[in-house]
Amino acid sequence: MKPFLTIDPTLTRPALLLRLAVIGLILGGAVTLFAWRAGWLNPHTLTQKTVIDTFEKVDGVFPGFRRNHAKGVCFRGYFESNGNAAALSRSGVFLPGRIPVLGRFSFGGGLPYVADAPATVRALAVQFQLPNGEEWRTAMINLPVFPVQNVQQFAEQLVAFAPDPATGKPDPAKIQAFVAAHPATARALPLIQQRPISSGFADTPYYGLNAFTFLGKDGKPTPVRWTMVPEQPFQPSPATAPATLDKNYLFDGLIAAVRAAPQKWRLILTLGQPGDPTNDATITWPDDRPKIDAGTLVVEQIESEAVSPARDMNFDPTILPDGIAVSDDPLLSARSATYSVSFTRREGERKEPSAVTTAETGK
Ligand code: HEM
Repeated sequence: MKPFLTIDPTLTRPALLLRLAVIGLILGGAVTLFAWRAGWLNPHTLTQKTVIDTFEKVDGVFPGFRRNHAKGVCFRGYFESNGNAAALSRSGVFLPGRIPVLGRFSFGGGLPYVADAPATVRALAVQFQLPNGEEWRTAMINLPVFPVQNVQQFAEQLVAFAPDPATGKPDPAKIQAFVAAHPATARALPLIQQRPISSGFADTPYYGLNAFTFLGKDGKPTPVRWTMVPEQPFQPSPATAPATLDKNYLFDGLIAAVRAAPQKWRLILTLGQPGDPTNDATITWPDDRPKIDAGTLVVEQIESEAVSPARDMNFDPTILPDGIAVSDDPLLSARSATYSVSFTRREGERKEPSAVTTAETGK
């Protein structure tokens, strides 16, 4: 049998030691690089894993549930494109006609059994299914701007706004310190706090917030942001949840509305102009930017998480069809990376029943 390691007998001892030292250095360097990339050298480095750990520290761990937007209900329906956006994006989504969609309504936060409340962030996630097998996944919320610019600020904000274990409420001093240190948040908060709060999930707009790039047939790029604007007329919400209503009253309202008639939103695209920031979701573009009504999202059927394939789906906003591309917004890659960790953890766990059950949705 051939020996595993042969040593050149003509080598002098110093030359042999030098060769071994070089091999040692190469191996040691590779191990250090690997440890650095894995975050083992500095356990305080912010990674997708530490962001999800922070959610778990703040909200606790609810096996099988999303680490954010944990309370939700799913739906099926379709998107009817009117063809108006076909000149801006070569994606089949915008050719005139109808394609199926799957989606999920949810509340922001990691508490799957939290009681419905008017001011809690409401969200809409949609998967557009194109005839050629491509998908467009988008996850939107009912805030007109995002409170932070990047994932570092997001993680700090999670901690600053976390309930104090002594009082069960966020500590105003910590919030003040966070806002004072982040001027972008200080600018965004009044817009968030002054937003009109609607009576339910069906009469609120949902904003995509991040900028994306539409690519035309000729490859021409256009910066775009989108909003789902409800056809259902706005009804104001009372400031607090009515005491007579149950803890799922907003979800129950949505289920009842869809049972009575399909609920509809217009997909409104806002076109950015040169110089409009595409990397900062805390600011809106000027009001006079052109808007295009690209078609109608129709929610036909509500389904519980127990039966819908949307439960086991990751609404990663970077899953895009040809004709829509990411922008330079740093939130997009951060969202993709953290959603993936949340998804991997929850998919490896035993599922507990959701707050909104099949008995309520009827499906
Ligand atoms: C760095 C910033 C952000 C972080 C760290 C973050 C984190 C997360 C996580 C961990 C999930 C659960 C993913 C899963 O298990 O499937 C999630 C879901 C969601 N996020 Fe974000 N998010 C961020 C920014 C945003 C922004 C800017 C929006 C809105 C424009 C948004 C809207 C949503 C929605 C709607 C869902 C629920 C999707 C579903 O129903 O599955 N997030 N987020």
